[in-house]
Amino acid sequence: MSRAPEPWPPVETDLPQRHADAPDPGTDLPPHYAHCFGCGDQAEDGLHLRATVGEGHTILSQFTVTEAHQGAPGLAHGGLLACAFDEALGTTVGNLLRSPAVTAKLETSFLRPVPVGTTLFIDAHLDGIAGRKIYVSADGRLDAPDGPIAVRARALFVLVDLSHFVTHGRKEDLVAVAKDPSLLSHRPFEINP
Ligand SMILES: CCCCC/C=C\C/C=C\C/C=C\C/C=C\CCCC(=O)SCCNC(=O)CCNC(=O)[C@H](O)C(C)(C)COP(=O)(O)OP(=O)(O)OC[C@H]1O[C@@H](n2cnc3c(N)ncnc32)[C@H](O)[C@@H]1OP(=O)(O)O
Repeated sequence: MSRAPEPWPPVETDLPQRHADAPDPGTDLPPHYAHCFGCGDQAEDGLHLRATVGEGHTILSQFTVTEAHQGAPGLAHGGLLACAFDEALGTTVGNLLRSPAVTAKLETSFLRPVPVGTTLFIDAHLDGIAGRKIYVSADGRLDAPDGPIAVRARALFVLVDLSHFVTHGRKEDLVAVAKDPSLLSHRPFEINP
């Protein structure tokens, strides 16, 4: 694997308009799903990522690495950091385009260790769209919005119909959401399991 950066986005893309209903810059976003490992307030050992809409095509997220997130003693697990970027990038796609999408491919570069207690500041950017394919990337900085970059990520998300979630989601969780719609911050569909 080479360290030389490959072109990004890898195909010709357009820069999409922010959706007319996209939240305004400065808006603090609620968890999109209460049990989401990335952002949910009911996911006990989750990452509890918090995100704020930035200017243009950006969303700024942050999370603090806890003891529950270790890989080596006192250091964040790399796969868990990748999860944080998946969340930050997915939030960027979902909120700026207001369309359901899933991660198809996620690439992470780990540039510096991330100790327990660190707050990562993740600056995510919507880079382009080609049909159903959305390209996003992010830098994660240590302890300040202008701190040293510890992790970089880029990802392909693919736009899907809402039926993707109803078809593939576990029934008892869909039933729980139907009973308590407040578990989702957006209520895009009626679930009648
Ligand atoms: C009012 C409405 C409101 C809606 C919502 C609004 C707001 C939401 C707000 C906030 C949301 C907030 C937060 C979200 C936070 C976190 C997000 C976490 C996201 C995840 O954690 S999500 C779980 C992991 N994720 C999966 O569980 C996906 C499993 N997977 C599949 O479900 C299929 O695999 C799928 C659907 C990806 C594609 O399947 P498919 O059949 O639909 O389409 P197809 O295969 O044709 O791919 C189409 C084009 O993508 C290219 N392509 C596909 N995969 C590729 C790859 N890996 N590498 C390179 N290119 C790839 C193809 O090559 C083709 O390209 P081309 O068109 O050029 O040929």
